[in-house]
Formats: sequence, structure tokens, C-alpha cells
Amino acid sequence: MAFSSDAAARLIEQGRSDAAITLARAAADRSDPAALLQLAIWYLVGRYLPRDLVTARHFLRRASAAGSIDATRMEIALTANGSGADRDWPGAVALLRAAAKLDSVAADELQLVERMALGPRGEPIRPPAPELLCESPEIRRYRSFISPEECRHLARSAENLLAPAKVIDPATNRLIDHPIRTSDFAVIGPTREDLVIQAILRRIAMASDTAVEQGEPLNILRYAVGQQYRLHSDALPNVANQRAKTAIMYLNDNFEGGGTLFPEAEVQIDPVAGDLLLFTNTLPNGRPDPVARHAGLPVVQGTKWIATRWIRASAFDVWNPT
Ligand SMILES: O=C(O)CCC(=O)C(=O)O
Ligand SMILES: [Fe+2]
Repeated sequence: MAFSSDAAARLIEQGRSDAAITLARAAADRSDPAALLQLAIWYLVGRYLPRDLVTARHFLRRASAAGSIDATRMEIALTANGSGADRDWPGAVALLRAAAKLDSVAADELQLVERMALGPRGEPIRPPAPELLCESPEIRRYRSFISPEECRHLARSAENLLAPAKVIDPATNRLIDHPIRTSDFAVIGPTREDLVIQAILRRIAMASDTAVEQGEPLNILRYAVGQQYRLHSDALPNVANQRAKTAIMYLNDNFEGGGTLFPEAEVQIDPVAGDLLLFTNTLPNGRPDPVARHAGLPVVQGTKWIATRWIRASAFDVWNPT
């Protein structure tokens, strides 16, 4: 009998995670792709089984070989972003090339990657050229940083994940509307970082003179009419590894309102699809720069899409965020 992740989920709901694991392991011994994928996910997430990225990769390899397209996509992402093994861009591209023969999603990604001029680690061969909008805080714009196809790809990668921004109310422990950000948002975690996304993240790393390891997972934000991101600092309270820089890519511009405003620096950016906005959030001493505070103004008509990458002062471990 084929393994069913629904049956495993029911066992877990009944508090019988050990039985779910036994079921999955028995099916995995028969090379059942769904069971191999399920075990990989448990090892990745670190629930029901202790987190173990190396073992997760081993199960993903077997699930992919057994025909799971989801496992193949995850394996490609983790190969390139160095989860459970060293980063291996050429290895990831080779896997994508093989997958593209069987999977139209992979074929589309390969086409986008092949249009980029990339070095051996997936970095751009030509550094993107900035325009300086403000010296302090440093605010730069890169025109046409991503192509129209790349804009669409980023927006599409968030489609099934978008949910209203919420925070936990400390008084009641309930999820409440985010007080500052009213957009919908999605986080592109490490298993969903396909090679198009990872090549763009390396492009941002090169533009910002940072290592790709310094970035938090990419956030996709979607603002409907009236939605906004009120005046805020991207710097975080009480963290050792501060958000030193922010990269915002505008994914569309067929809307009204929705500019990005730095009131203290007196800079306002009108979103143009494909442009990158890159700015510094901290002072030379590492403390938050109050003049870098900014807002995403309310959208007046249409829908605004952006992708934000917050870049830490030093490497950020996506698997153990702090
Ligand atoms: O929506 C905008 O223009 C600003 C977004 C922003 O401030 C952020 O993502 O940190
Ligand atoms: Fe921000």
C-alpha cells in the first residue's frame, strides 16, 4: 500500500507521532516517494524527528530518484543554498537541467537561469550599476535590476503562500493584525529558493557588497488598495546581528500611490517594475539610523507587489534564526 501523508497526519493528530514515523520508515524501505519526502521534511523542519539537514538531504535524494517532483525541487534549492552540504551551484544547475526534461516548472526556471550571465557560484558576471539617491543614510537605486520575467517569477513564487501580516498579541497570545504592516506577505524559505530566486539573491549580494549568507529569507509583499507599511525602522530591537541593509525590488508598477518615503531623509521613490532600492539602516557604530526610517505609502488604486530582503551585519542562519 502506498504511504499517505494524510494518514500520517491523522496519527500525529492523535498524538501517535511514533506510529506515523514507523509507517513512513516502513514505506521508505520500499522506496515509496511520498514516505521518503515526508521523512525528509520531518528532518528539515525538526518536528517529530530531530532536525538533521544531512539526513534530510539523503532522503530527498532517494525521494527524487523514486520520482517525487517536489523532492527534486527541494533538492535543487538546498544544493544551491548549502543546506546539509556545502553550496554547490554547478551541481544544482545540473540537477535542474535533468529535472527540466520531466517537469515544465523546472524547464521554465532553467530558461530564466540560462538568460542570466552568471559566474561559477551563480553570481552575476557584470556588477549592476547604482544611482545614488542619498548619501546619509545611503540610498541607492538600480534601474531594471530584474527583468519583467523575473518580476513575474518572484510574484508567482509567493502565490500559494500569501497571508495577511499578523503578530502575536503578548496579552492574549492570539494572532492579531500587524499594527504597522497591513499588506499580505509570504516568506520564501530555503526549500522554496529555486535557482532563479537564488541567482537574484546573489545579484543583491553583489550590489550590496555583502555575502549571500547575510540575507534573511526573501519576503514577498502584496498591498491592496488602502494597505500600507507605516513609518518604521527595519532595524530590530535587541539583536546582536542587526539588519544592516534592506533591498526592495518593485515587481510591478500598474498601481497608484504606494511610493516608498523616507521622511527624515526627504527622499521618495516612485515604484518602477524591475527597480531595486537598496539602503543602509545602521550607523557606522552599528546602531539603528533614525534617519533611515521609511514607509510604504497607502496604495490608492490597483495592487502593489514588492520583494524585500533584509540583510544582516554578518551571516544569518536561516535554519536557526536569531
Ligand atoms: O512597501 C514599501 O515601499 C516599503 C517596504 C518596506 O519598508 C520593507 O519591506 O521593509
Ligand atoms: Fe522597511
